[in-house]
Amino acid sequence: MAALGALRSCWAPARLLTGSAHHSNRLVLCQQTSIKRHFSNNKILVELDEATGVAVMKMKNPPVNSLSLDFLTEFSITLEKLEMDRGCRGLILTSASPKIFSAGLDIMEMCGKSAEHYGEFWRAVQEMWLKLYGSNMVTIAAINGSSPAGGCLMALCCDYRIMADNPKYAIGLNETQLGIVAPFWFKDTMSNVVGNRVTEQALQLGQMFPAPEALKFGLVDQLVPEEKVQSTAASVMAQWLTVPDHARQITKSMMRKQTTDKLVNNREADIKNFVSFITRDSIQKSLQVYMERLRQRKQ
Ligand SMILES: CC/C=C\C/C=C\CCCC/C=C/C(=O)SCCNC(=O)CCNC(=O)[C@H](O)C(C)(C)COP(=O)(O)OP(=O)(O)OC[C@H]1O[C@@H](n2cnc3c(N)ncnc32)[C@H](O)[C@@H]1OP(=O)(O)O
Repeated sequence: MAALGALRSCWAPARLLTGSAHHSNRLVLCQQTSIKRHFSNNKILVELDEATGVAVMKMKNPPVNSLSLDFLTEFSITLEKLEMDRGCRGLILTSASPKIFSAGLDIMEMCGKSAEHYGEFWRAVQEMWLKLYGSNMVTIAAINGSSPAGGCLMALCCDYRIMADNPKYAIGLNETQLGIVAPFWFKDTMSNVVGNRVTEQALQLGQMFPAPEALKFGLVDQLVPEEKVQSTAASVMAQWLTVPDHARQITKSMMRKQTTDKLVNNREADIKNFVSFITRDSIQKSLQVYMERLRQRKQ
């Protein structure tokens, strides 16, 4: 899928070469009046800078940016729009409200609902992952807060991760702490970043890594002061965008295709598996207990 996309998107370097006069005119214009396009809805704010070809996507689903069915649907639609946009080469993913990048999947979507709902929800989770992990754009996670489970997955899907240097913020796949299990494609995504040994231990323990630990284990690439997360993401992006798109995209696809194909070829079975797992009484009970613990912690 990504390979086809990569070939389809080989236009970028050619456009830069053949259209250089036009491009540099446009750059001059942009230096004077930076042209920014907005694609916002009520859950996601996007600002696409036409001069740089970089979109900043801010998740805005208070209070904790949980990944509800509605949010995931909006997310995938927005990502698809940017993917199809020839003017967009890079994506910076971040949170509109610092302190929480994303609390992961919305637990309420997995509690007390019908099997049909669980199926629809899980398909939306798969879709988000396929689109983000398989993106042809350069993707950078600007992690400006805590990022458990599905939030960590989103960050791991990106090509590069910059996290706010604050030990109060933690990131990790903590599913076992909820009495649930990270599916094989969550596991593969993490393993592709930090390796099998770290993943095996972290997943069994449902470990959340405070920012300094996350850097030590390679879960994130860089820690910077909180106020510099966005600007660092922009400068790292500028470096990545110096590489010709077609070469980088084909390389990315070559590295990720085996992982994405595993889900693409097993999507229905994976949904069935999720539905049969999540509808078990024991799992429903675990999730309820976990939500209760969260509420009590707050009190
Ligand atoms: C064999 C296997 C086969 C198939 C696999 C099958 C199934 C399993 C796969 C499932 C994969 C799951 C992935 C996930 O992402 S699960 C979600 C995990 N997320 C968490 O554990 C995060 C929990 N939250 C927190 O730790 C904190 O809330 C957080 C994010 C650090 C913020 O802390 P704080 O600022 O103090 O805010 P509060 O805790 O007070 O929370 C505010 C408010 O939000 C509610 N909330 C928090 N997180 C979630 C969430 N993920 N979903 C829904 N709601 C959430 C919280 O309860 C509070 O609500 P209230 O009404 O009390 O205000």
